[in-house]
Amino acid sequence: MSAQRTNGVIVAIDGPSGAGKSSITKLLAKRLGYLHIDTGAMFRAVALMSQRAGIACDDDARLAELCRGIEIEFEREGEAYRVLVNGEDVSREIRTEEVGLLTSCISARKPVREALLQMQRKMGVKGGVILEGRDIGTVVFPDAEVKFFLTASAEERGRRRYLELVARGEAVSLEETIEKVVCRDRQDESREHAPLKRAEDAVPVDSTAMTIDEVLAFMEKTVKERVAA
Ligand SMILES: Nc1ncnc2c1ncn2[C@@H]1O[C@H](COP(=O)(O)OP(=O)(O)OP(=O)(O)O)[C@@H](O)[C@H]1O
Ligand SMILES: Nc1ccn([C@H]2C[C@H](O)[C@@H](COP(=O)(O)O)O2)c(=O)n1
Repeated sequence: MSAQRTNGVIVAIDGPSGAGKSSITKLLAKRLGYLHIDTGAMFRAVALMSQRAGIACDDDARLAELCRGIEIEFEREGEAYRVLVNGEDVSREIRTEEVGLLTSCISARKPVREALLQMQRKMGVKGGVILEGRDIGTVVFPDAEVKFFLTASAEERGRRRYLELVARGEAVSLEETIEKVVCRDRQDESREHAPLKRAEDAVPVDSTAMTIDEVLAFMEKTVKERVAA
């Protein structure tokens, strides 16, 4: 472990939409006493601020200027966390379907990725963190001590997202939800900058037939074995 890691190791959890990254990261961070860094929420926050400012999602000059002027923070709230942008709690607004769709475009823009990359590295460099996203183990922290690539079949991820949306009272169909998951996968995997892909040294975890507790137990055991090694 490098001398910079004064708070513990860095754990990276990458994977496609609906794989269970946020759910697992929240629980694993609690068990390890680590900080949960939801990098997807950071991209969503930039998308929300760009929407408010009326910035086109391919206007790289204005997006770069926007990113220079915002501060994104995670504030613990019991077992969860709030997402603050310049002190404003945007935890709910960033989770709308509209912001999610806009984020797919915003997250493909180089100035946004470069700005958030610096923020994420600053947040995690001392260790004692679990970062979840699409490019943590490949771009943000290629030297992370433990990397996982968490996935599940598109049908299973669509089913999970469908159940989540229905529980929130949204009128969606399972078929269209699976289609949106597949569309999001394609966008994240095919973009030019920091595409979604498994790092060669990432431990693959296919949770299609695993419960959250089974995934959590496997990951906790793996992290503890790596730290003890
Ligand atoms: N192994 C699992 N078995 C059943 N349900 C699961 C499993 N893992 C996660 N879920 C459920 O699937 C839904 C999506 O999980 P989560 O939001 O953690 O995924 P994610 O990878 O963070 O997605 P995104 O990247 O789109 O934010 C949640 O309702 C969660 O409770
Ligand atoms: N490190 C990351 C994290 C997220 N993204 C993109 C992928 C999604 O299109 C969007 C929202 O992510 P989610 O909250 O659904 O995990 O942000 C990325 O490109 N890189």
